[in-house]
Parts: sequence; structure tokens; C-alpha cells
Amino acid sequence: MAVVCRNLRAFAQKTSSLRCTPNFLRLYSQSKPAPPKLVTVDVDKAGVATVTLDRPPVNSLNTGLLEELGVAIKDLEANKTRGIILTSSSNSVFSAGLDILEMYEPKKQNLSLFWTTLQNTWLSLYRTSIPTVAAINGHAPAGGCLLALSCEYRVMVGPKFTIGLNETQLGIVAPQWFMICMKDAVGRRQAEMALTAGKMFSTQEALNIGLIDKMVSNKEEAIAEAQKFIAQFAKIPPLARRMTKESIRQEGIKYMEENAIDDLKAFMDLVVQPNIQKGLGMYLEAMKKSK
Ligand SMILES: CCCC/C=C\CC(=O)SCCNC(=O)CCNC(=O)[C@H](O)C(C)(C)COP(=O)(O)OP(=O)(O)OC[C@H]1O[C@@H](n2cnc3c(N)ncnc32)[C@H](O)[C@@H]1OP(=O)(O)O
Repeated sequence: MAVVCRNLRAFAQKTSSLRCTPNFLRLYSQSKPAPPKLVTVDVDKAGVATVTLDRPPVNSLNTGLLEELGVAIKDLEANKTRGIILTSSSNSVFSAGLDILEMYEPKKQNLSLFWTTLQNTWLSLYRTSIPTVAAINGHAPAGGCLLALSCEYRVMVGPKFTIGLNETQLGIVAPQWFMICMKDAVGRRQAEMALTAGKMFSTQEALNIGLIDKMVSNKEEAIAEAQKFIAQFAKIPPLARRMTKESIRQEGIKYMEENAIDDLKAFMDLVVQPNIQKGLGMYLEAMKKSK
């Protein structure tokens, strides 16, 4: 509410016709309830933040959620948080990946904002000096897998959930930086086999190839393992840790810093292709029918 008032006051000050009187504020706030938050942040006594994706039903990544996630990471950095545990409010889906509705029959401006927000949020998560863990408490296809891969450690609830970069199954190509993340985790050979087939791995299969680091049986265990991973860094000098992370992730960071505009252009060109649009439409239909 305070933010709404501040924004309104600033807006009213910029216009001659509006006066930001208490009555005006009351009327405005009654007609426009604040939208629900799509990402919640809870910092525990040890200074470790649990960042929860909360966009039912499947945490598909739209511009709003990605924007909130990016802001949350920046805020946690400013507050010198000791660790970030990324998880989901759902019992069965970590994240269904990019929101296909953002890409299906899009307006050009929205599509561009969507992809730029994804690029920025991804880079913030991938390069943050804060230790990051994905507590994957459900399915994590495509963009959901990317978020998990961008963290330093992955604990996944098993055995029934799946994870992977399945883009080729949708007739699309995962961008280079998605591929770099997969190679970081499983090596070039496994990444090539996984990505060309668009394979979704069971939790056990993901563990076998190093796509996840630990399999647990419920979310509580996942959070406990994540906390354990983060706690080990209490003994490591932060500057050495930060520089090591930045250095070891150089390929992905440099790729995005140098190629963001080309990557945006490639995405925009690809997504509007009639055959891609047709494929996305059919995929959405198939999801509805499979219910
Ligand atoms: C150059 C381009 C590069 C692009 C790079 C990355 C691409 C992506 O990330 S594309 C997204 C890929 N994601 C998927 O393929 C996952 C699709 N979803 C699923 O497999 C299942 O939904 C999932 C296993 C995650 C969960 O299954 P259920 O719990 O059974 O849920 P439903 O399938 O019934 O779904 C509920 C509801 O959500 C809609 N949905 C699901 N995923 C998405 C999505 N990614 N985007 C938009 N909407 C999605 C689904 O259609 C259902 O909608 P309603 O029928 O209206 O209820």
C-alpha cells in the first residue's frame, strides 16, 4: 500500500489535473487491489532466504514472475543474505518453464520485454555472489530446469518428478546459455544427448548423470539439505568464494554480456515463425486435451 501511495503521489505531482488527496487515494486503492505476489521471500534467523515461486497452477515463468524474481535477488544481495534457497509453493511442480502464453501469438513489445526480463533475471541468479540452492519439489521442464541449473546445488524430491531441457520436443532450440548451464552440470557429452533428444529425466536418472546433486523424499528434507550446503560457506572467506564463482561461471556470464542483443533478436525472429507458432498452439491444445 505504501508503494502504491508513493507511486500515486509521484504520478499526481506530475499531472496538473490530479490532486493526491486522501479521498483520491482511498478511491484509487479501493478500485485497484494490489496484484498477488508471484515470488515470496522468507529470511530465517541464520540469514538464509527461501525464495518461493508462487504462480499457480504450475509456476510458468511470465514477465511478472521473472521481474519479481530478479528484484528479489537484487534485494537479497543488498541485504547481504547468506544463502538463497529457490523453491516452489506447489506440491508437484517446481516450474513448468517459460509461460508459453507469453510466446504464443505475442505482441512484439511484450515479447521483447519478456525475453529481456528472462535474460536479466537469469544473469542475476547465475552470477550472484550469494550461495544458491534449488530445492526442486516437483517437475522442472525447460525454463524450470534452467532456473535450477543456474543455482550452485540442486536437491530434488523424488522419485516421481522429472527435470530436463525438453525444448526440441516443442520444435524449438534452447539458447546457447541454456546449453552452457546444462554443460556446466553434466558435461558436454551428456548435455548433447539430453538436449538433442529433449529428454526429461526421472529424479534417479538426473542424479545418475549429475543433473541434480541429491535426491530426497520430501520438501522439508530438500530445504534441510539446502541449508546444510549453504552453511559450509560460513568458513570460507567471501571474497575468495565470490571471485571463484564468477571465474568458474565466466563462459555463461561473458556469453550473456556480449550476446544479449543478438540473443534477443534470434529469439524474436524464431518465435514469430509460422511453424513455431503452429507448434506452440498445438502444444497448448495437447496439454488441455491430456487432462
Ligand atoms: C527460442 C525459444 C527458447 C525457449 C526456451 C525455453 C522454452 C520453455 O521453457 S517452454 C515451456 C516448456 N514447458 C513444458 O513443456 C512443460 C509443459 N507443462 C507440463 O508438462 C505440465 O503442465 C506439468 C508437468 C509441468 C504439470 O502437469 P499438471 O500438474 O498435470 O498440470 P497441467 O498440465 O494440467 O497444467 C495446468 C495448466 O497450466 C498450463 N501450463 C502448463 N505448462 C505451461 C507453460 N509452460 N506455459 C503456459 N501454460 C502452461 C496448462 O495448459 C494448464 O492450463 P489450463 O488447461 O488452462 O488449466
